[in-house]
Amino acid sequence: MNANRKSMLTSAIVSRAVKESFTKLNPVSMMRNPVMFVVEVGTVVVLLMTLFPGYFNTQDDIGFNLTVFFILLFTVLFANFAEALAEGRGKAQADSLKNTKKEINANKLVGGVIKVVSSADLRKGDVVIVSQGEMIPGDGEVVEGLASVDESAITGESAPVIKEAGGDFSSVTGGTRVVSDKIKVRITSDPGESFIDRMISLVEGAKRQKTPNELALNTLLTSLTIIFLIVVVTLGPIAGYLDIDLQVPVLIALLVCLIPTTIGGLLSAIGIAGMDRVTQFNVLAMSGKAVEAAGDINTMILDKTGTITYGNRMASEFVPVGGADARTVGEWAAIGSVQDETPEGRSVLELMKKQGMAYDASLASGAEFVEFKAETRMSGMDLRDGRKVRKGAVDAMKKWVAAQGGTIPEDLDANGDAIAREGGTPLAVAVDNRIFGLIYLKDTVKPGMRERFDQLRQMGIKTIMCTGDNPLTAATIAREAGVDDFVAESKPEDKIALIRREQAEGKLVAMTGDGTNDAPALAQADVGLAMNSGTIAAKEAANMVDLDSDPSKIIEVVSIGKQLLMTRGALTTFSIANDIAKYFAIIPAMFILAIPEMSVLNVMGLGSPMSAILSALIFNAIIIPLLIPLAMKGVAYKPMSASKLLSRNILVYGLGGVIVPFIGIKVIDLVVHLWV
Ligand SMILES: Nc1ncnc2c1ncn2[C@@H]1O[C@H](COP(=O)(O)OP(=O)(O)OP(=O)(O)O)[C@@H](O)[C@H]1O
Ligand SMILES: [K+]
Ligand SMILES: [Mg+2]
Repeated sequence: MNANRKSMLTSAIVSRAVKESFTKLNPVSMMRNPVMFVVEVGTVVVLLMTLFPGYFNTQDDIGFNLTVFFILLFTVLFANFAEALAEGRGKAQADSLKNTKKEINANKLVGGVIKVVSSADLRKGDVVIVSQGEMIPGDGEVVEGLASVDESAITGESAPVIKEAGGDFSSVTGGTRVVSDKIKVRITSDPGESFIDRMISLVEGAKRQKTPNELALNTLLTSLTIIFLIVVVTLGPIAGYLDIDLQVPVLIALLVCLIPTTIGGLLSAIGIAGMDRVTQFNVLAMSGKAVEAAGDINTMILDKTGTITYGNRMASEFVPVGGADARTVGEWAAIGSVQDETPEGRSVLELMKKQGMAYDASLASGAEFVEFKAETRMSGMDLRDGRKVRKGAVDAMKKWVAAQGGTIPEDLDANGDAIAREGGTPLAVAVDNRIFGLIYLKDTVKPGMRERFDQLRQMGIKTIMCTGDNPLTAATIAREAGVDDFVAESKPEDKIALIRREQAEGKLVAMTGDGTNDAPALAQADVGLAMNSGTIAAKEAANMVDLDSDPSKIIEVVSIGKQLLMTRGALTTFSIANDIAKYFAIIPAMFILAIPEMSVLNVMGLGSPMSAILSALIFNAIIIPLLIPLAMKGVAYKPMSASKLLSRNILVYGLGGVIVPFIGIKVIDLVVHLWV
């Protein structure tokens, strides 16, 4: 992971946030947050009354008013600081990304000749040549060649990755560097719309929009604010009618204590910090909505190969059937794999080499390559002499051989099942109508998978493993990994059908994918996590991209989403519960100020009415910065069911929210009373 992406709050980020706390006082930006906007207006009113007491015809205590002004000002500044701090890391990251976005020379192919142009002049559809040591001038797809590419500028991962034409590893990103060989790249994005451009605007939050959840909460907070505003405004005349003199700064202090300033001040910081946690994890979320959807997921669809297992399925043995010998199986498997660039295909040739076996490569020369497809589940070669060599999933191969009038060796199924039962994948090898044997592809379940699926189950999330592999292998791996359910022999279109079925039951579905044929399903899923190594189509369809291309990360992304929703819920509960204690401090104080005989109301035993009001107001202000770490880090999180979580949180943050301010205000009052 990128060093600067991991870095914690630096002093540069903090001092920038301090500065922005003041620039954010601009009422135009403040209005986006109605709760804090009301506090700001109150601050200005108290300031005016302090500066020009004559105009307001009051005999207020100037010292008291000035103190109220400063406490209110700090309340607003603290809220601004929380937001600025949450934005800080993203902004710093955007700055360093902007530095990597230099204009460079590109070797554009124009009518077969290379013309040197500026990268800024490249458009969608242009074709460029990028050689060893050069920077790739824009996002694109490799159309010819193979190269290793250093993508550390965007992924933070220093080990170069292989990019090649065709298949699922063909997409390249502008700003990354070719470290060996040469590729021909077709540019797929216009200036200003590249991956790095999008990444910059994402991490700096330039286009950050409130999520539906945030909007709903904001509406609730605004309604509460309006209600209390009406209450406080009507309190003045009523008091006047009763001949009680309530001073305006005291009423404003009351209003600020009543309205939900704690959550109002921290709300956007919580959302930004949640997005930021995802980014620190090297996952780019296209919107806050995607992160929140991750927190609400009911069903998670996972690939077997590469997600639950390591995915470097390696040929480990040639198993003959029907009286053939292992050498013949190996030879035909190798001839059929000469051009198969999948890990499976390459591993066949490696196994031949390891076993010191040779094959007649001349048979493969001039042959026509039949690429592996998830639909056919086989691959191979059509030789010049007319023979067809194939390897593939056993059931698919049986059908293929039968269609040509061949017979299926009796020991094929038993041998295939034996491999599958061990969790391996058997590939049958055939030439025309004869099956010679099996390739034993070995794969291993990643460590710790069972624990992760247990956690997901505790959160109430159902996991479904979806694989193109045969049912026996699928069952073995599913059992070993501990997923709830599996679908075997699934084709890409089955995945989208599965997602639709779950969604029809009202469930939110998450999935990962990297191939072009995953794109429709990634778009259909509520949370689609595409691999950065994957195709452009997959990355554009998904609402998240994992820069490390680790499909099992979807599990952590869901945890982060859950934590974000929980943090917001917990702090909302805390904030509203909190205000209750402030009524007990401030309302009696107001009445005692007006009618000293009512001092029995002083249940909290606060020093004086003035110090009670100031203490409540001070507590109201400092609780915001005190809760910034919690808002940024997220509340401590244990996987459990939603209902259990809810009751636990109401207990901790609801009850805590009532008790903490009683103690806090009392302690502050002991100090404040020394002066007031
Ligand atoms: N290069 C290949 N040549 C021939 N057959 C292959 C090749 N790769 C895989 N197969 C066969 O095709 C089947 C389907 O492959 P596919 O990639 O669609 O799914 P998978 O990798 O088994 O599972 P997952 O969906 O979890 O990635 C495999 O189970 C295997 O039997
Ligand atoms: K408040
Ligand atoms: Mg696969």
